[in-house]
Amino acid sequence: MRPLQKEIIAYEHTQPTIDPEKEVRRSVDFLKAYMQRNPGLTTYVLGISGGQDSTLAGKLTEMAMTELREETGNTAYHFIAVRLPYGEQADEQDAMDAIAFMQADETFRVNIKPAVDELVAAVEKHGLTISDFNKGNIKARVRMTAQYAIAGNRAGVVVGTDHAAENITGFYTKYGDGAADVTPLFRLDKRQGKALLEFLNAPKHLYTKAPTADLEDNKPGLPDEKALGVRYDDIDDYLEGRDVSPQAAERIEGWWRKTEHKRRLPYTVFDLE
Ligand SMILES: NC(=O)c1ccc[n+]([C@@H]2O[C@H](COP(=O)([O-])OP(=O)(O)OC[C@H]3O[C@@H](n4cnc5c(N)ncnc54)[C@H](O)[C@@H]3O)[C@@H](O)[C@H]2O)c1
Ligand SMILES: Nc1ncnc2c1ncn2[C@@H]1O[C@H](COP(=O)(O)O)[C@@H](O)[C@H]1O
Ligand SMILES: O=P(O)(O)OP(=O)(O)O
Ligand SMILES: [Mg+2]
Repeated sequence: MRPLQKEIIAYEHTQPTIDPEKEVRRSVDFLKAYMQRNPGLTTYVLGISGGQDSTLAGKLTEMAMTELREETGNTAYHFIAVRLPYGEQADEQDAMDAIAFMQADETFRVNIKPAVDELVAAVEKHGLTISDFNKGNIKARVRMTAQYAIAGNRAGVVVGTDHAAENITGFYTKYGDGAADVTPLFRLDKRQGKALLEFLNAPKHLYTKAPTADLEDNKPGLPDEKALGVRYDDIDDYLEGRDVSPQAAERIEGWWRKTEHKRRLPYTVFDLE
C-alpha cells in the first residue's frame, strides 16, 4: 500500500469490507445519541437533492427520529427534508422519490434562484464577473444558509452528506455543502453507501444514477467523475486499501493535498510558527 494511502485510510476511517446492516445501525444510533446528549435539540435538517448521498443520510435520519419518538414518547423529535432547487430542477422527480422513500416528517421547498441571482448581481455591480463555476459554489452556500435558517427556527441541527470518497478529494464547497453539524456517512465510501441503500430497499434508480453536484448552469448534471478526472471505483478501491493504477492514485492524492485546507479549521498564527 502507498504510504499516503495508509495515512488517508486512517484519517477517513474506511474499512476494506463492511456489513451494511451494522453500519446502518451505527449511523442511526449515532444520530439518536447526538440528539439525546444535547437536550436543547429536537430537529435534524437536510437538503434532499435526488442523489445517492442525501437519500441515504435522509433515510438514516428519519429512522433515528422515528425510533427516538417511539422510545422516548417525545413527539418533538423531527426530521425536516428540504428541497433547494435553483429554479426548475431536471431530476426533481428523483428528489421527490427520495423524500417518499425516507418518509420525512416534514418537507420544505426553498427556491434558491432569487437569492443566488441577487447576490451575483450585487457583487458584479463592483465590476467583477462571477464565473459559472464560482456561481455554482454560491448556490451551495445559499443552500447551506437556507438549511441553517430552518435549523435556527426549529431547535435544529444540519445534517451533512460528506463521506470518505468526497472528503478525500475535497469535492464539496467549503462552507457550502461542506458545512454541517453532524455527518452520519463519514467513514463510508461511495460503493459502501450504495450497499446501505440496497440493504434499506431504496429505489434502485436513486443509487445507480451518476453522482453530480449539478452546480453549473453551463454544464448541467456534470458527473462528479468527469469533474474529478478519476472514477469513484478507483477512489473506493484506494480507500479500501487496494492497489489502483499509479495515474488514479496520483490524481486522488493530488486532490487530497490541494484540499487540505477544507478538512480543518481556519488557519491561525500558530499554524505558521
Ligand atoms: N460539478 C459542478 O457542477 C461543480 C461546480 C462548482 C464546484 N464544484 C466542485 O465543488 C468543489 C468546490 O470548488 P472549489 O474547491 O473550487 O471551491 P471552494 O469554495 O470549496 O474552495 C475554494 C475557496 O477555498 C479557499 N482556499 C483555497 N485555497 C486555500 C488554501 N490553500 N488555504 C486556505 N483557504 C483556501 C478560498 O477562499 C477559495 O475561494 C470542487 O470540488 C468543485 O469541483 C463542482
Ligand atoms: N438541489 C438540491 N436540493 C437540495 N439539496 C441539495 C441540492 N443539491 C445539493 N444539495 C445538498 O448538498 C449535498 C451535496 O451535494 P453533492 O451532489 O454532493 O454536491 C447533497 O447531499 C444535499 O444535501
Ligand atoms: O449528495 P447527493 O445526494 O446529491 O448525492 P451525489 O453526490 O451522488 O450526487
Ligand atoms: Mg448530487
